[in-house]
Amino acid sequence: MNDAFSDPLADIRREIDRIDEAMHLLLMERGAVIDRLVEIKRTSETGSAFRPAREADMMRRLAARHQGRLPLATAEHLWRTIIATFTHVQAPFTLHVEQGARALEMHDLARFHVGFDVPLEGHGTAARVVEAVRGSTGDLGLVRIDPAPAAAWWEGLGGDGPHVMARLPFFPGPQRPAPLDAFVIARPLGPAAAAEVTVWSTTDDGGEELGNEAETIATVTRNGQRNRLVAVRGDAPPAPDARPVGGYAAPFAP
Ligand SMILES: O=C(O)C(=O)C[C@]1(C(=O)O)C=C[C@@H](O)C=C1
Repeated sequence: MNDAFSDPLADIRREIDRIDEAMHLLLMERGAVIDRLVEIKRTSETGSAFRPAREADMMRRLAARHQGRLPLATAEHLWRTIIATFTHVQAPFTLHVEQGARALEMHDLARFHVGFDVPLEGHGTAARVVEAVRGSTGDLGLVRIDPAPAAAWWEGLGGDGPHVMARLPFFPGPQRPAPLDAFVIARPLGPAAAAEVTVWSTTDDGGEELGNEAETIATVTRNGQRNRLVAVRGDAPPAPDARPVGGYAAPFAP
């Protein structure tokens, strides 16, 4: 029973205000911790604060503890925004986004993952995204996974150039927002890169069989030459001539 002085709605709103204030204070405290992290990490040496293996670990723990009314995708989007913003705070970067056939959805995917503090630059083809990342110090690229693209854009990956660093979505699901399949690419990040799944470029005349474990991500055939982008669990090449072009954390499976 409520007495004349108690208003249940006002009580609940006071509770919401208390929670909002605590969250805001914690986010500001997180910012102060990032200031300390900058000194330890010396991001300027690699040009990028992006740490894909660490992010995968954080997102897995987020999903494992998640419950209740808030959709997991909303929690993911909030944390992606926080993490991308603090990545940008440490070392400013641009996200180069492939905006060919599915430009609007790619824009959604980019904003879902980096929020609005990270500037975006659109490019008509995946190859241009690769070139923009190659020419930068610490920029990232977002390329849609198209199984039959117009060109083998991944030929520009590998060696000292950009590599695949992450695969999206990290939480696949039937009704998730921004559902397009895409790769995040970046210049080499050393041990900060995730490599549970490795990505390879392989060329043949059309007859070569890959092992059962290999996932063919994209194929382009020109003048009798087939060029495939292939992913495998672990680090064994899927074919003798395969060229390594990156790796990523395996998408979350509950
Ligand atoms: O852990 C780090 O190295 C950070 O830079 C911190 C942080 C974060 O905000 O939590 C930011 C960027 C990285 O991609 C991973 C995590």
